Formats: sequence, structure tokens, C-alpha cells
Amino acid sequence: MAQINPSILSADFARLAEEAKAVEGADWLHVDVMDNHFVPNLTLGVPIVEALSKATDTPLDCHLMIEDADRWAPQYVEAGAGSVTFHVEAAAAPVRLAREIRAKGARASMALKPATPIEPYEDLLPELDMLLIMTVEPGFGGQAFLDIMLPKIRRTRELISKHGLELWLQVDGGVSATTIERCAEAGADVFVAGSAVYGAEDPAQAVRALRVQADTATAAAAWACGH
Ligand SMILES: O=C(CO)[C@@H](O)[C@H](O)COP(=O)(O)O
Repeated sequence: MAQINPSILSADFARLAEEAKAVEGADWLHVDVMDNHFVPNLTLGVPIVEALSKATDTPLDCHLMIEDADRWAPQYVEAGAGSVTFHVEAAAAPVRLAREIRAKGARASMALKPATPIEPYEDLLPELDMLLIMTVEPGFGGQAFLDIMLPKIRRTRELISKHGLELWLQVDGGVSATTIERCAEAGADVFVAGSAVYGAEDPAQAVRALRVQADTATAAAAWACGH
């Protein structure tokens, strides 16, 4: 089943605990950590992740859009994240880092910016629990989905299948009722949605509706493949 992870970047930061509760029923809460160096925006860090992890039963999916990922990522596991995503562009030793995240008890995930290809990292896939393909330039919510990322999603799904891996394939950026089906058909199974969830009148209902759309598109694509 598709997983829908609301991005708190689109939530009200003055009411983070309530905003986390508003999407209980979501699979994970996506926490955007930005340092104003790796991306031109600044959000939150370890203390807020620690507080959020105590404020909600939904596991935290921390997406680190920060430099020096090797140094910081383990601290997010200690702060209570269930999944930690580092950018390959910001990690000096991605294999060592993925192993450290797993050894500390979290799921290890690696993200690729839109211009970063998947092919050079094929051999790293077994070290990961999830791969994140950015479908916008990281840094801000509310941007338009980059259709040109669909072939990369498709190629990544093929590599995952070729290696027989259990790896989750996450997409993030511009995911909404109008784009989620294309992502699911291309092979994504974890969907981050910020404005499409927190901009909705009923965020929990928006999560359920996106999940149904993704599941329907995945099933239709599988049926079409078999015929
Ligand atoms: O990481 C990011 C942006 O850098 C995302 O998580 C966005 O926050 C998603 O927001 P929408 O595009 O869904 O509004």
C-alpha cells in the first residue's frame, strides 16, 4: 500500500504538535530540516525533532537538507527519528553513514536532487531502506512538480527490481491530487505532500484520498504491465 507522508514545512510552525496530530493516520510525518547552506532556507533542527517525536505517535521521516550530513544525521536518530534521509550531494561517506543510521536503529535513506542521476549509486542501493527522488529543487514547499523526473523514478524502480530489493521509493515536491498518479505509475510508493495536505480543509482526509489515488494508479499500472 502507498505511504503518504505529510510535510510539516507547510504546517503552522507555531502549532507543530497540533499540526502533527491533525494528520494522525498518515504513515510518517515528513520533517524538513534546512540549514540555509545546502538549500537557501532555514527551518528547524535536533531539539524540535526531539520535541515532535514526543508530541506524536506518527513516526518521523527526517529529510536533512543540510551540509555535513555525516556529522549531523546520527543526531537525528538519537532525537527520535524513525527514518533519516541524507542528501548524497552532502555526504562525504554515504555507505558509512547509511550503516551508522541503521546501526543506531533507524531506517537509512538517501536523497537525490533533480540534477543528480541514480546510475552512479546503483551499488549503494542495498545499503538503504529508502531512496528519495526530489521532484522539485529542495528548499521550499508549494513548487510545481517537475515532470522530467518521471523517467528517473521509472529507472530507479527498475534498478530496485533488478536487484530484488525491498527498498522504498519516495518522491517529494509538488505531489498532489493532480500529480500523484503519474508518480505511482512510474514506480514510487512513498509520497511526501506538503501543501496538498496542510492546504486542505481536512488534512487527514487529504491523506486518505491521496493514498487511494496512488494505490489505484499502482494497481492499474501493474494490470497494464501484465497485459
Ligand atoms: O523538501 C521539500 C522542499 O524542499 C518538500 O518536502 C516540500 O516541503 C513539499 O512541499 P509541497 O511541494 O508538497 O508543497
